[in-house]
Amino acid sequence: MTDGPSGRATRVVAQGTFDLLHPGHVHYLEAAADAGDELHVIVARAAGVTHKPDPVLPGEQRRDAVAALEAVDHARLGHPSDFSVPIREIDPDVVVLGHDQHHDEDEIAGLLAAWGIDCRVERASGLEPTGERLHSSSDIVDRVLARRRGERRPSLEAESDD
Ligand SMILES: Cc1cc2nc3c(=O)[nH]c(=O)nc-3n(C[C@H](O)[C@H](O)[C@H](O)COP(=O)(O)O)c2cc1C
Ligand SMILES: Nc1ncnc2c1ncn2[C@@H]1O[C@H](COP(=O)(O)OP(=O)(O)OP(=O)(O)O)[C@@H](O)[C@H]1O
Repeated sequence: MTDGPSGRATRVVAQGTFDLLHPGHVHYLEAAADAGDELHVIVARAAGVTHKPDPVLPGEQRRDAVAALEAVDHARLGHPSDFSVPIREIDPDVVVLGHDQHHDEDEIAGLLAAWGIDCRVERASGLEPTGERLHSSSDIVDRVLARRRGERRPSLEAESDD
């Protein structure tokens, strides 16, 4: 798919905190990768994550884990204060927002236009967990805390062994 300018590979941007990787992240990044030829992921710096508790893991570790995923071509830590910096460097053709991200598509489209970036904005679907699975970094943290406080785990028989 090379519908970028002058036939170059179509560049897609995905972004997020990616604190404790889980299948929901993989679902999002695979959906973003399907929107073009090259998937560039911007990993949020902790200083910019003000809408929820600080990530547990350092940014470099979160970036490296994302970079290891097959769907991801490039992963970088975002700019500490100016979101236009990585966007101008990547010059994306598509920005894919996550299913629950607090960014408004029109707001992001307006920012991209103001930055002189010709780019469409899409939103990925969510991956709902089943059974004991967790598809939220915060939920994973909460379960760890509960288990460490001695909360008993469901009987082993209740857990599927697949
Ligand atoms: C187009 C775009 C560019 C962004 N660039 C940066 C950046 O350069 N640095 C940064 O720390 N966060 C950046 N972010 C914001 C983080 O990714 C943001 O904290 C993230 O959207 C939080 O989402 P989450 O709650 O799903 O992790 C950017 C977000 C968008 C939509
Ligand atoms: N279950 C999921 N299904 C699809 N996309 C998801 C899912 N969970 C997270 N994402 C997407 O992954 C990106 C990174 O999200 P983030 O790092 O906030 O993970 P999170 O698990 O939602 O964290 P938290 O639970 O702390 O909010 C975002 O675009 C988000 O929409």
